Amino acid sequence: MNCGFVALIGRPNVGKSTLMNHLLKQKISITSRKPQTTRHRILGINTTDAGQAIYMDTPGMHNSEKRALNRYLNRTAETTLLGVDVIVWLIDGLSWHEYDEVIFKKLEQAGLPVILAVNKVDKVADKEAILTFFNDAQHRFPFKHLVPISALKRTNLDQLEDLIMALLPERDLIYPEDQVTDRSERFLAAEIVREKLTRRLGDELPYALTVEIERYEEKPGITKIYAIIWVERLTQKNIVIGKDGDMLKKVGTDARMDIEKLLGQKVYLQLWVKVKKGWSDSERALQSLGFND
Ligand SMILES: Nc1nc2c(ncn2[C@@H]2O[C@H](COP(=O)(O)OP(=O)(O)OP(=O)(O)O)[C@@H](O)[C@H]2O)c(=O)[nH]1
Repeated sequence: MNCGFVALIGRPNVGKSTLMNHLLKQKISITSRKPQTTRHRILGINTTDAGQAIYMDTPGMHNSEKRALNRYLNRTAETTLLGVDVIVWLIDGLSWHEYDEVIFKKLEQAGLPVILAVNKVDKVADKEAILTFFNDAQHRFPFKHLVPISALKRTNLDQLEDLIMALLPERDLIYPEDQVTDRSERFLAAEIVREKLTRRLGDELPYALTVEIERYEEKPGITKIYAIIWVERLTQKNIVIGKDGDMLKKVGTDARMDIEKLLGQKVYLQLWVKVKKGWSDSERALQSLGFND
């Protein structure tokens, strides 16, 4: 059997989480139109007859290190390359960005097989342009494979999966074949709440927002979840709660329905919004909220 670790890298918003969820045929990573939705490293495990691919979904790599939160995101993205067997570099659009030069350097240093996957090809009308772009890419770096995909429409995902599996080393399975992620249901529940907030609030969403599960009780037939949504300012708290508590109610319903699907049973979900000043600017505050893995 082939088995190993696959790093999914790429700029924020290129579709890493969408791709991972579809490769795993399960929702374990949150997605949104707003960049930098992914904050934590999550392992996604895909076992097929051909072997086991263990994906690491990483926060997009950033060139701005202004805030503590961004520093944390960058560190996570970089350490992900240690110990991996294959890199999948996901990009969208048929052009290079300034920051891609940094990625090329990192790839050269890593000395690992790299697949370049161009995502969102459903939006590309001129298919010939893809070939021209691939030709240019091959001149810049010895990619093992170049694959046009649409993570959203599931175009070419089987082909991508086969190419990844074939590049993994021969090795016994690392995880049991029915395991899909290394994260707890508790963690995934917090991620789902954050996703729904991102979806409902869009650009209004306070960037410095985090969700903490305060209590998680598994009872016969129902799971009770008590979560705190931490924001930085009172004005943000008001946005999250909405007029007459409307926004929070909608977010709660959306999240509860998704968590029920994930757990396969009824869920009681209680959300509280609390203010903690300047947390994204202080490493210590980040750590106290669990951002220290
Ligand atoms: N048209 C189109 N949109 C896509 C495709 N894949 C992803 N998207 C959209 O792109 C946006 C970003 O997708 P994500 O999967 O959250 O991106 P990400 O790379 O994980 O983003 P970060 O969490 O910021 O690192 C979402 O609105 C997706 O629906 C695709 O193949 N085609």
